[in-house]
Amino acid sequence: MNPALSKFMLARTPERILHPTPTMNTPLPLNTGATIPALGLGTWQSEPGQVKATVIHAIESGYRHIDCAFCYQNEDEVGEALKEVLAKKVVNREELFITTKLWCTFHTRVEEGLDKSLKALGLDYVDLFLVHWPVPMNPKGNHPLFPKFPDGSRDLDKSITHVDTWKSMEKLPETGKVKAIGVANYSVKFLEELLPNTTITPAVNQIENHPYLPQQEIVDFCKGKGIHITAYSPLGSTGSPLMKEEVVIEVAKKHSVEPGAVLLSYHVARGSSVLVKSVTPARIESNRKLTSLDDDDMEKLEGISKAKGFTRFVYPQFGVNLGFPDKQ
Ligand SMILES: NC(=O)C1=CN([C@@H]2O[C@H](COP(=O)(O)OP(=O)(O)OC[C@H]3O[C@@H](n4cnc5c(N)ncnc54)[C@H](OP(=O)(O)O)[C@@H]3O)[C@@H](O)[C@H]2O)C=CC1
Ligand SMILES: O=C[C@H](O)[C@@H](O)[C@@H](O)[C@H](O)C(=O)O
Repeated sequence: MNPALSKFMLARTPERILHPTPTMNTPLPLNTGATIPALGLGTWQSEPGQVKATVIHAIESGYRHIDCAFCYQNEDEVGEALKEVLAKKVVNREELFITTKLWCTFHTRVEEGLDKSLKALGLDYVDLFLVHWPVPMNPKGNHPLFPKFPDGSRDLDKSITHVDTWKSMEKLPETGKVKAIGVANYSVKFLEELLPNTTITPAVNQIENHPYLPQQEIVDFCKGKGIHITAYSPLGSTGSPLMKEEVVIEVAKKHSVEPGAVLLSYHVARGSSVLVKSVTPARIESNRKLTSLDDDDMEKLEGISKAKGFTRFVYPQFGVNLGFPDKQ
């Protein structure tokens, strides 16, 4: 076995012992002492008009972890859904794990950004608040979320750094409005800049992750620092291209499960939680079913990017080198 693979297998052994048969709500530990449910429902690109019914259906089907963001522009509808399920006592607030994210135009107004999400969601706290991207954008530009210069490039705020943003994030837990703080889209390079300057280590790094983009260097680095990884775009984002990948279908057949179950369970086998988005009721239901993958399955899934190279589906044009090796 090659040394990189052997390191990877050693790294995921503890989780596989702890969670031999993962389920959607297997609790995975955070460095705060809390836990995060293994599977979360994503809400990016869930159209207004669909989100309320989607979130209600997901929670009624057993989902307890919902991933939101201010920039998804649908948090008010997520809030309507939460209000309804809480009123109907489908769940208690304490049983839910709600994540939201600080948008780039709010890096100089961190608590204000959080308050806007809390108001839209109708909540007095979130379980996890993430810096969405380590790139501050101009809060007074030509658009409240996506300010641009006339040439079409993003209007960045160069007066502060992502480290300054984190210092504001660190003030939030004492307000009671967040149970944990973390980051998203952080490469090892950005974490190495951030970590020496923290009083609170991020609880989570939410990153794009799937067999076309294993990001093993970030997964290993975060594991070493006690930062939990949450994987996003596990099916390859819009149109779910990974569902058609031959190796994924082969592993799914072996376990008599859907390809989706393989793509989602891959992360839990690595000790990560995973977010999957669907607005389709039947898919919301089928995506709940995780399965136990063995070393042979994991080796096959690892082999996909070794054979085909890396594909990153989500890479907004900030005009900044975010430090990801596949983008160097
Ligand atoms: N921090 C960040 O910057 C980012 C965070 N995220 C988070 O992660 C979540 C998930 O990632 P996302 O990029 O949405 O992509 P996913 O990999 O979850 O794929 C979503 C796509 O797959 C389709 N789909 C879902 N389930 C099935 C199924 N069982 N069979 C076939 N197709 C299916 C959906 O269609 P349909 O809805 O029509 O059913 C949609 O087109 C996001 O929604 C968001 O919450 C995502 C990107 C960036
Ligand atoms: O969470 C999802 C993604 O990060 C999304 O928020 C960004 O890609 C955004 O649309 C952008 O263009 O910067």
